[in-house]
Amino acid sequence: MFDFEFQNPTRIVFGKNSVAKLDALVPADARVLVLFGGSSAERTGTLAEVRAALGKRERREFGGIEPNPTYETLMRAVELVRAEKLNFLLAVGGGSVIDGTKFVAAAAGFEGDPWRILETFGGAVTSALPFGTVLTLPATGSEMNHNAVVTRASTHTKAFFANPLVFPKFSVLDPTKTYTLPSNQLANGVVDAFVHVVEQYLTYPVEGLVQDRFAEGLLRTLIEVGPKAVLEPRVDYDTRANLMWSATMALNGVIAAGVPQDWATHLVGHELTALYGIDHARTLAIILPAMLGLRRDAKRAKLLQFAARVWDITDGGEDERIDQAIEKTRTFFESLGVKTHLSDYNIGADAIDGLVAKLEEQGLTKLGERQDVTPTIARRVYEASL
Ligand SMILES: NC(=O)c1ccc[n+]([C@@H]2O[C@H](COP(=O)([O-])OP(=O)(O)OC[C@H]3O[C@@H](n4cnc5c(N)ncnc54)[C@H](O)[C@@H]3O)[C@@H](O)[C@H]2O)c1
Repeated sequence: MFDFEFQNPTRIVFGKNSVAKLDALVPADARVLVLFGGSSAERTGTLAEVRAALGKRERREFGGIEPNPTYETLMRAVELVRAEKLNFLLAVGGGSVIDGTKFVAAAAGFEGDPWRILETFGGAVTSALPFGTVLTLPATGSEMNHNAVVTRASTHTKAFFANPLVFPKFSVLDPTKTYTLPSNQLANGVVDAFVHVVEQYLTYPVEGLVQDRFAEGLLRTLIEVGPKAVLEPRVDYDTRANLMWSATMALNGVIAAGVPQDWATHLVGHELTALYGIDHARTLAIILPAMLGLRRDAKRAKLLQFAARVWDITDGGEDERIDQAIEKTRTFFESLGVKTHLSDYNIGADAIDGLVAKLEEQGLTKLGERQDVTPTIARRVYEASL
């Protein structure tokens, strides 16, 4: 196992009616900016609950943060924070609103051009406003990590940053908040969480027995509860609670500690969102099967472990078992209604030059757990995803 330090300071407040606990979580003298996305937070009544819980605190609201939040929109929130001297942020929404709030938190006091935060992958951040979250979509883990992804609309650049200063102070996780999600968003959440685990698990063995079993437990849980959440018309609290907690645990640092990490599928997938607007999770479902198939030699030991322990595949030669595990993964995504080929989105081979150029432009030329996913390999992955 690799050496590691682990600290996650985010307080999780989990359960039914937990939004009311905001009163105890947000400082009484805070000047709060509530950030949210489109109409769903208002329509579902979550914003009304938030307003009631915040009571008489000084409060402003900033709506309209898009899925895949844009720098341009977020900078308007930064201006509002600065102009009104707001000192606490509260994100109400899914990964997009939470990521956007992290950027606003880091940019509010930033001296110089805030795009530097993304250009330095978060290294330039020296302070951040405190913030909490009310999670409405289980998927990204953003509610308990220090990562964020922001898109610059003017250049179609999807960039990420990470910094320990942007861990949420707290996150309110009420599984009943997922009841209003359409099935395609639930499916996105299952796939996103699944691929997060894979990026931290399916690399090469380092005798991280705890991390491996933890990761396999999360994958098996998602395979169990995912179809129930997405396909069954009856809404079941425990299914949603397990989905929500799996998604949080998938990317809060626990399973990443002391093991190699990949993330090539995410970065190669980001360009599909940046250039074609495909939902984040759907880009992962397209890229992952091709990525695993092409990198099977470097990942052989873990792919065989994945086949045996996650999919119960033990018969056949090595490549046969690996093929079956990749196929089972693809079928799992497709069974949730998440397509796994570029052609499903009318994207053809003529798009690949532009996708590879976008990766190169951002300096993303050495990806993966061994930094051997070069633009040439990325090109082959896109080709195998057609
Ligand atoms: N920070 C991280 O670690 C991390 C990890 C993975 C992905 N991401 C980023 O997160 C973003 C995606 O976030 P997401 O998948 O959570 O989706 P999202 O936040 O973009 O939300 C998707 C849609 O669902 C709607 N919605 C949210 N909650 C709802 C509810 N309860 N009922 C009805 N509708 C609801 C939203 O209004 C939105 O239209 C992408 O930009 C992705 O790159 C971040």
